[in-house]
Amino acid sequence: MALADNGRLFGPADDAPIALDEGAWLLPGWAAAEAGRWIEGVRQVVAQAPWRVMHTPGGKSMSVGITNCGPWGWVSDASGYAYTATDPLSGQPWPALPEWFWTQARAAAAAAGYPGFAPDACLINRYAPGAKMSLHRDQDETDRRAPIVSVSLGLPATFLWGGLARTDRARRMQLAHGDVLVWGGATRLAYHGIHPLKDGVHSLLGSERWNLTFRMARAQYPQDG
Ligand SMILES: O=C(O)CCC(=O)C(=O)O
Ligand SMILES: [Fe+2]
Repeated sequence: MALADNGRLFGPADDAPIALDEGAWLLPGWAAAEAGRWIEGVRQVVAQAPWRVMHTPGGKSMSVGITNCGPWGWVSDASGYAYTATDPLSGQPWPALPEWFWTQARAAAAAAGYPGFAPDACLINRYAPGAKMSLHRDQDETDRRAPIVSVSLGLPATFLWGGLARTDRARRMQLAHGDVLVWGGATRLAYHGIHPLKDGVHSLLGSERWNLTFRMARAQYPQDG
């Protein structure tokens, strides 16, 4: 590394993607500058499709609050996991995917080397202190060539990044407010999860963490804008 004229170190820009694994990239703080727009978008979704508790096929209640927007929403109940076009609570279509979400998720995917990402599903999770997500992989989507784009807001969390086998040792990393994670390709089906959220207070979301995952649930990848 050397100092440039402006005193900055040469090397990756602050917002350059960091390789996490093959096909998996962290975009540190990528969504932080416009967090207000992200939060406003989530509030609009929640006004139409409120947070709810879902149950695993095994009958346990999940500790996160869940909602969705976009053409397809992810749901879990006693009969299994599925993408549905309507919100089972209201019988109405899931709220539209805010255009801001769509363009940002698409741009984040492109920044991580996945041009042509056109999400048709956005799952939104709300974590309160103690809430967690057990090790799992996102495998209910039709075209696994498309990556997953995950946006973190609010309180920081410890993210578990495992391998392609459930028994592979999982690495731990911190996900902070505004961080965006993109994974696809060789690690599209990697196991991942979230440790129980530590108590804390975030200036924008109080004692909550929100996570949005954008997926191509039924659409084929890639797609033109
Ligand atoms: O909250 C997170 O960062 C991960 C969420 C996740 O893995 C999921 O919703 O499938
Ligand atoms: Fe996941």
